[in-house]
Formats: sequence, C-alpha cells, structure tokens
Amino acid sequence: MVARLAPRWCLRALRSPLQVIGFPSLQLHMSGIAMRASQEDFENALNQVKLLKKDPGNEVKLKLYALYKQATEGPCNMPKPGVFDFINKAKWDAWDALGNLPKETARQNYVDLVSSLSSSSESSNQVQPGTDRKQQEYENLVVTSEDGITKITLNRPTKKNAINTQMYQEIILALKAASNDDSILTVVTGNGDYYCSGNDLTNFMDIPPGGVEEKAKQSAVLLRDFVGSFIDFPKPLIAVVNGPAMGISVTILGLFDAVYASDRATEMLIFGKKLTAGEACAQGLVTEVFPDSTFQKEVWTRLKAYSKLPKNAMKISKQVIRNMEKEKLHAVNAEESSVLQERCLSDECINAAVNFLSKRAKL
Ligand SMILES: CCCC/C=C/CC(=O)SCCNC(=O)CCNC(=O)[C@H](O)C(C)(C)COP(=O)(O)OP(=O)(O)OC[C@H]1O[C@@H](n2cnc3c(N)ncnc32)[C@H](O)[C@@H]1OP(=O)(O)O
Repeated sequence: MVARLAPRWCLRALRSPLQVIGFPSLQLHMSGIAMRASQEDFENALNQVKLLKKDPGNEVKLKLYALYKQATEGPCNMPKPGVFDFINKAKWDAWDALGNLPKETARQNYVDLVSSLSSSSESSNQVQPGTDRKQQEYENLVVTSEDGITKITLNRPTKKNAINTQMYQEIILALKAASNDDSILTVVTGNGDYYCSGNDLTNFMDIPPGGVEEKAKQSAVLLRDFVGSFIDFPKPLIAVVNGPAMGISVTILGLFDAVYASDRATEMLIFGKKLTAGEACAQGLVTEVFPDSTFQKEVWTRLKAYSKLPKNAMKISKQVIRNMEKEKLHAVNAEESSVLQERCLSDECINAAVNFLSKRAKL
C-alpha cells in the first residue's frame, strides 16, 4: 500500500539547509544598507501575498499589481483601456504611473510592500502562553497555544496530511509566528491516522505559464525556504509523530530537537524502504517510541513538564548547539535545493508522480 517514492535527494535534507527567506526585506533593512531584492526574494513575496488573510484593499492591490508588472515587464507600453473598462483602466493607470522606474527598484518595492503587509498581519497574531487561543487561521494547519506550548497540527487528514504548495508556505509562516510568540516549546504533529505522507504529489500537476522548468525552479526555492525555516527555528522544536511519516516529513526530522513517535508509526519511509519507529529510534532519527495506546498522554505530560523549564536557558542552549552547524546546514540546503531543481525534471521523478497520480485517478 505504501508508495516507495521518497527520492534520494531529499533524504540528505536531514543534515541540511538555509536562511529564513520568508521575510527577506526585514533582513535587508536590518543591515541598514540599501540592498536590492533578489529574484528569490521576489518569488517569495509573490507566494506570501497569496497567503495574506486580510484583504489589503484595492489601493494596495493596485500598487502590488503595478509593481509586479513593472518588475517583470518594465514600463507600461500597453494601449490605454477605454474609459468604461474601469478595472483595466485603474490597473493601467497604476502601472503607467510608475513611469521609467527600474525593474530592480520595482522588485524591491514589491518585496517591501508585501513584507509590511505580512508583518502587520503577523503582529496581530501574537499569542500569550497559557491562553489556549487559536492563532491565525490557516487552510491546512491548526495552530494553538496553551501552557507555553505552540502546537502546529498538519491538518489535511483526508490526504494523509500531504504537504501541498500552500501548506509549505503556511508551515513557514507558522514557524515564523511561533518563533516570535511567547511560547517556550513548539510542537509539530499530524491530525488523523498519519503524521504526514510527504510532498503532495499533485503539486507536480500545477504547472505555471513558464513551464516545467519554471515549476522546478519554484519547487527548489520553496524547498529551500521550507527547510531553512526549520534550520533557523530558535526555540526547542518537537515532532510528535502520531502515525506513518513519509518523504520530506521524515527527512526534516533531523532538524527537530526531539522526535517522539507512536509505535504505530511503522512506515517511516527512508532509503526507499519502510522503517519502524523502533528502527528509526535505533538509528537516531527518533528520540523515543511510546506505545500507541498511551502515546498522546505520555508525550503531552512530558512536554508540559518541559514547558515549565527556564525559557531562556532552553532557547539559548538550542541556539548554541544549532549555531555550531547552521552555516553548514544552510550550505547543504542550498545545494540540495539546486539538485532538486534538476531532479524534478528527471524521468524518474516524473514517472513516479505520474504512476501515483494515474493509480489515484484509476486510469
Ligand atoms: C517542493 C519540495 C518537494 C519536496 C519533495 C519531497 C519528497 C517527498 O515527500 S515525495 C512524496 C512521498 N510520499 C508518497 O509517495 C506517498 C504517496 N501516497 C501513498 O503512497 C498512499 O497514499 C499512502 C501510503 C500515504 C496512503 O495509502 P492508503 O491506501 O491508506 O490511502 P490512499 O487512499 O492512498 O490516500 C488517501 C488520500 O490521500 C491522498 N494522498 C496520500 N498521500 C498523498 C500525497 N503524498 N500526495 C497527494 N495525495 C496524497 C490520496 O491520493 C487519497 O486521496 P483521494 O481520496 O482524493 O484519492
């Protein structure tokens, strides 16, 4: 029943990768030096904008549109729409108003604008420990905070918690929010019978206008940002592996500070073969295995006890340990992500995805 599909390239992500890309302009501003947003910053901003929960209003949307067009196509040289074509005329006016603004400046302004929109929506989502308040609404996650523990639950149980493109972005944002909230520990777990079935293989079907090469490039950026947000996560991060785990969800376990697995997690897919939770524990991928019947009770009792430990001491300890290897992890992440870009276009990868998808469609 279990597809043996985890590509080799992603297994090395265990000891992997990169910087927080989600908020690039923040980093640029902190340096105090006027820097230009890279193409990657721009692509990240394009993804982030899709996740804004609050409608930024027509004025801002027109600004975003105009900056996007200027950044990608340069000055407006389209014929002016008729006066009764209100929407297209408003868009044209906004674009035309940018005159000869250089593409690079438009790109930077776009990134800055998205960053300001994202941070204002984040700051309204700060959670106090012990309040058990549900955080920002996500489509594919449930994030709650209680007793000093922020819990990020992968919430696509009908798809075995497969990670689709939006969910990757949501996880990045949820980690960013958890790193800034008042919680002491952050937990990632799954809703339903699976922890996670890995990359959503239907992601490969969503081909942008730039074709499969563009898709491969976008996937590489997404993977790099996703893994990077685990590398840079500043607080103790615990995986509560409630059931089978596959693909990318297994390969990132090495970036958690502790991994607790139910003995039902018998399908940890690694090196193309199944590994029981006990075997994964023997190999150091899992910290401790609990009987499924008492898994939730035992793990949460323990986590609640940990959440009473001195907050700063735990955070600093984690950072001291992680800082020793951070640079290397980011370098490996960058390398792996560029390998992914290549491998996405390989026959092996395409055939594997097509096999899965065609079985699913019962062709
Ligand atoms: C952008 C960065 C890319 C990073 C890449 C990372 C590497 C990976 O993670 S590769 C992906 C590895 N995962 C797989 O190959 C798992 C594929 N799924 C399966 O083999 C099986 O679905 C299962 C063993 C997880 C469960 O089998 P079971 O028979 O119990 O249930 P199903 O009927 O197959 O599944 C229920 C439902 O869920 C959908 N689904 C499950 N996994 C995925 C997935 N990974 N992607 C997309 N959809 C998935 C499955 O299609 C079913 O949906 P429908 O009911 O709508 O048909």
